[in-house]
Amino acid sequence: MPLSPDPYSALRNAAKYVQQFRRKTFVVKLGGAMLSDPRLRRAACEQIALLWTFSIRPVVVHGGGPELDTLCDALHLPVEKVAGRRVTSAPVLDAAKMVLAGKLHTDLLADLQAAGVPAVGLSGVDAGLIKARKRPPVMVTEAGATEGRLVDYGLVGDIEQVDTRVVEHLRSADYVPVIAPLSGGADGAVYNTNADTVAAALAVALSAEKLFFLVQVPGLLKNVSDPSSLVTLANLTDLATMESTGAISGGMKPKAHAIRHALVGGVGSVHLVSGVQPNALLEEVFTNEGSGTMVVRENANKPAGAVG
Ligand SMILES: Nc1ncnc2c1ncn2[C@@H]1O[C@H](COP(=O)(O)OP(=O)(O)O)[C@@H](O)[C@H]1O
Ligand SMILES: CC(=O)N[C@@H](CCC(=O)OP(=O)(O)O)C(=O)O
Repeated sequence: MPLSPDPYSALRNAAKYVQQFRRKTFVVKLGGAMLSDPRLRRAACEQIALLWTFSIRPVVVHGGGPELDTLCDALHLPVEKVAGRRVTSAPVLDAAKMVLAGKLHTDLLADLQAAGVPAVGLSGVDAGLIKARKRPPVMVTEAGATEGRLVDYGLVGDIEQVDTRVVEHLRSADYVPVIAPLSGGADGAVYNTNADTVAAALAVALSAEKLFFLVQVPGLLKNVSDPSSLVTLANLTDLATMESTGAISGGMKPKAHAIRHALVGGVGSVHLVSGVQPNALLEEVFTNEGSGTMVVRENANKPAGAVG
């Protein structure tokens, strides 16, 4: 009699990962593009709830770029991004506070609560969580340009220090911190800091096991206009090659910096996962095949440079 496939093999396999990741910290960054869609936002919250149920300790960081673009348009404020980061004037910073620590933040918290996650919202300003200083004007060479130009990003903060005490307090009382990407400077200044950068800095400061980026695309793509060109596993050399050949552009640029910062800072692995495909985060965590891209510092069983 032929053996029927074991109906419990997927469960057994997932149980292996559940055991491996118990009590481990996962920083999950939710991209602004997927957060604008309430259906996708809820699906992400439900996946985070499941991680929580399995005793994984999530810390959520959210973006909100597209919603901020919409508010800026409505207020007739310019939307200018250079190398994936927003040029932030004083009125644009006010709009950023309204979206990132206001509407979008609150809606996300409500969805997490509805999914059963005891979420508490903070921005990087709370309890001095993210301390930053104003980014000085920097030379940026944009795609297609032969020469760099000096860019003054305005009220954008470069992170100087992360004080995780408030996050640890919340976690020790079993709350899940949800962090908006604003940072605090000296003398009461508030800065706009890219959410990918905040997520990586937090992942390092919390010695996270994994850092996830939920994005609109299936993961890191060899060719951004071809969703089937998914890179399933990459190391830092692969990432550097993709950056230098121009395969990484726009919003993926700050992510590439963030991935490098996290891995060099000791985070075990960084994952780029679809926020559009249902259950992509769970598939990445609990299956051998995963669903998106896993980036590691270096990998033993794959020669550096072999993107695949
Ligand atoms: N090599 C690449 N692989 C995947 N996406 C890329 C790549 N290069 C550029 N991108 C773009 O980067 C976007 C992700 O950055 P961004 O829009 O800032 O994400 P989010 O704000 O949702 O975190 C993708 O949707 C894609 O358009
Ligand atoms: C300085 C800077 O670029 N700040 C970002 C903060 C929000 C963000 O990062 O949102 P996403 O993750 O959706 O891109 C911005 O103003 O858009």
